[in-house]
Amino acid sequence: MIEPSRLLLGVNIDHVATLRQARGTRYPDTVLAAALAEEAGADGITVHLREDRRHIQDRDIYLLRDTLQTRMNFEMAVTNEMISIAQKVRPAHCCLVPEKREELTTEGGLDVLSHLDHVKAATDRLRASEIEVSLFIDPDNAQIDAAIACGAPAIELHTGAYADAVTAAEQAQELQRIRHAAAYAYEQGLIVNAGHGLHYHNVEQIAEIPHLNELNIGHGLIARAVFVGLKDAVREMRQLMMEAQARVQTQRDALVR
Ligand SMILES: CC(=O)[C@@H](O)[C@H](O)COP(=O)(O)O
Ligand SMILES: NCC(=O)COP(=O)(O)O
Repeated sequence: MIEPSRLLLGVNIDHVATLRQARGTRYPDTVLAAALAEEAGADGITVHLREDRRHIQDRDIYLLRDTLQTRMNFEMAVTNEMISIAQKVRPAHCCLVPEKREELTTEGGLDVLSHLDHVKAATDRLRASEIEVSLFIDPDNAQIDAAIACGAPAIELHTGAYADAVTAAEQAQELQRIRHAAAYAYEQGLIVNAGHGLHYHNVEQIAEIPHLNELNIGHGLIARAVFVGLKDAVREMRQLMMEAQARVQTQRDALVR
């Protein structure tokens, strides 16, 4: 597996749509949000078309398909409806995620192990449309093995438990789980992404983890944009990620000397 030259940033713009849907207006516009994020250095745009359409709408997906300068990471539940939409849109990436109608946000990873045949069939259908499939899973080796059995080339490790940890000890434990899972998945040849609940005060420790390809960040970043504007919010996030990676590189160099 080729080591990525830098950690990529996927900007999740669901929360721009959340604000729009709160009033049923035409603004704020997801196309403009994506363009500004890209101009500020986003490597990709993530959108989650939830089954209940609480934020991103079908129209957003088609407009973004025609306007993105980078690439779309289309997050979706493992349903026939979503697979059909993905086959029409043909985004660069599809990330299969679990979904519950009543949840506030995605509460955990997809249980690939318990639904192997179902997830594999969806993965096969999407891959046949030349879409790179990623599975949004908890940092757990059994789930990683199941993702491999599905033929998914990529995973996204759910960082929500790390982000929600209350004590420093809990957070350190969750960080260790993610670190171990990332190393294991990378050794197995997977592309390893991570995300959920990341913000300006917890991203650096995640960005220091070796072998990660991309972080997908939405809520924390869009919340910051309310105060500093979307472009600065993206730049600040990129800067934190780059500094974290540079620190790790300096430590590695010092060990070699
Ligand atoms: C799958 C995932 O982690 C993101 O898409 C996140 O879920 C977006 O925010 P909502 O959970 O509010 O849809
Ligand atoms: N897959 C995670 C994602 O896209 C962003 O999640 P969040 O930062 O909005 O929690």
